Amino acid sequence: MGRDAGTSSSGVGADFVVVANRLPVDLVRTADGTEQWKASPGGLVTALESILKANHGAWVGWPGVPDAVPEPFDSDGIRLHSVPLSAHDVELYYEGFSNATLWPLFHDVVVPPEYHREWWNSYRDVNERFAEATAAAAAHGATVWVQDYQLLLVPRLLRELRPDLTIGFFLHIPFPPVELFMQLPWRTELVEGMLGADLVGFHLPGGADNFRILANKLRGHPSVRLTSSKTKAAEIRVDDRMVRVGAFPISIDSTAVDSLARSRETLARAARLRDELGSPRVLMLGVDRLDYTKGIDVRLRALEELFEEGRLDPAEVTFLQLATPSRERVEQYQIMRSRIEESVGRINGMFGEIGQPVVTYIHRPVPKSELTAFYAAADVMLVTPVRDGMNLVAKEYVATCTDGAGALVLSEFAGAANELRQAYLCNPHDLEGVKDAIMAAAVEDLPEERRRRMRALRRQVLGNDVHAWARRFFDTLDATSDS
Ligand SMILES: O=P(O)(O)OC[C@H]1O[C@H](O[C@H]2O[C@H](CO)[C@@H](O)[C@H](O)[C@H]2O)[C@H](O)[C@@H](O)[C@@H]1O
Ligand SMILES: Cc1cn([C@@H]2O[C@H](COP(=O)(O)OP(=O)(O)O)[C@@H](O)[C@H]2O)c(=O)[nH]c1=O
Repeated sequence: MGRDAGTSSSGVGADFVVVANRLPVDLVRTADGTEQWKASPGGLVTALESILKANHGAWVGWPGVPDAVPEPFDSDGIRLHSVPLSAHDVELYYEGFSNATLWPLFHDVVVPPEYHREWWNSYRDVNERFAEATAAAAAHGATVWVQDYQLLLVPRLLRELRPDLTIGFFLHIPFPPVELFMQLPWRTELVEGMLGADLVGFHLPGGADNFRILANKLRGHPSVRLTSSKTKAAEIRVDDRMVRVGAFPISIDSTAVDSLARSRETLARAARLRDELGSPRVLMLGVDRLDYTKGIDVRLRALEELFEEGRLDPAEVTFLQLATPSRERVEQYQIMRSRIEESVGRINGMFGEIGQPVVTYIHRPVPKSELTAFYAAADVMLVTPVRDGMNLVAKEYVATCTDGAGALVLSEFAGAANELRQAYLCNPHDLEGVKDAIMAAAVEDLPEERRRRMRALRRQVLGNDVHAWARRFFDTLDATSDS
């Protein structure tokens, strides 16, 4: 990629800067008052961290707790610049506008989005501060890559402050259909904000199309499709500039996951884990942030009915659900957590034995090395979101199935389903369909059929890694800014 750039040759600022709501590490304050840095949650950090480590760039983001103001520091070859947020900012900008307005709206209004002017004012104010911090961190002529829905206004604000920069923007969550986006009272400002970039990237072509239509509908910007382009890109004319839009499905560091999965430690930990879980004939696994979009409730309902109907035998099947705490002060997350924990209790009460629950539920983050052992131990991975931008967990599971065994049950509403066509695909709104997919993956299909599917999935995931994703994005960005 040729963006080797912790600091520029002039020593003032970096030549390559990622801007995201969170830094790749969160500051954690322990009860005894000490502070330590821990890996931040979510797939954005998983993906971007491996790109920045390979390119020595700088990262601008929030340190994860209110009112912390750490000085810039280096972590794993990345220069980290903090944007401090007060408790009030966190409540209005992060929990409010980002995660109770935009998040549900962009995920097909799975829960009703809330529209509050004071949340919007805070969002605008925090986006201004991110733009200023980025302008200060970037060298003259640098490339800046702005990430995700929390920072939709930053591309335009940054262009106003620093017209010398090349600016890319990538949205990690779905971009909604036009009629849903039109609900937003601040729809025009948000589209204009994104159009400040030279290149606007989405996971799927549908998102890029929705955005193009909105740019025309709201601001009268015409666009043309670039039919020759692999990314199905289009160009939008914005005054005297061309903004390119396209689909760039994100991926994982497949080779790194594959080799970690093959290590002796991982294989030994996976074997121990199966023992600890009572050596079930079939171990099913779910790995998610505890988010209402992830369909954890869907898979629990499906399993409960399969046990009730006697199609699955609780003496032979165990389900392990890892659920990282997420956005815990947002009301809809609290509602979802209570429902899930209630149904775990109900299923175990009904079908578990003493010392042998059918569902094991872990509500804390699990480190990557341990997580890889969990993937390696699982016979069937359940990924059933009602809507998801990509879902890197699905790809990580596939990369971990180094022996070609294992089966992936995957919702059609995860971005990953666009590429992982040989998974056991299901519609999470059709419970009978989810149950049938689980039965086929876990019990009914012959091992050879599962292996055939897994071979095709592994070809896809190992052949399209996160480095190829970033290369495609930057090749397109370079072509855009040269034209
Ligand atoms: O920072 P949080 O509020 O704790 O949330 C964690 C991240 O969640 C979302 O991840 C998305 O990005 C993944 C990688 O592209 C994608 O696979 C997944 O489908 C998305 O949900 C969010 O978009 C990130 O901004 C958050 O950091
Ligand atoms: C539960 C859990 C997850 N991880 C890692 O988090 C990301 C999740 O990425 P994905 O795209 O699937 O979804 P979101 O971004 O959260 O919406 C993935 O890389 C997991 O390995 C983790 O490290 N530890 C955990 O406990």
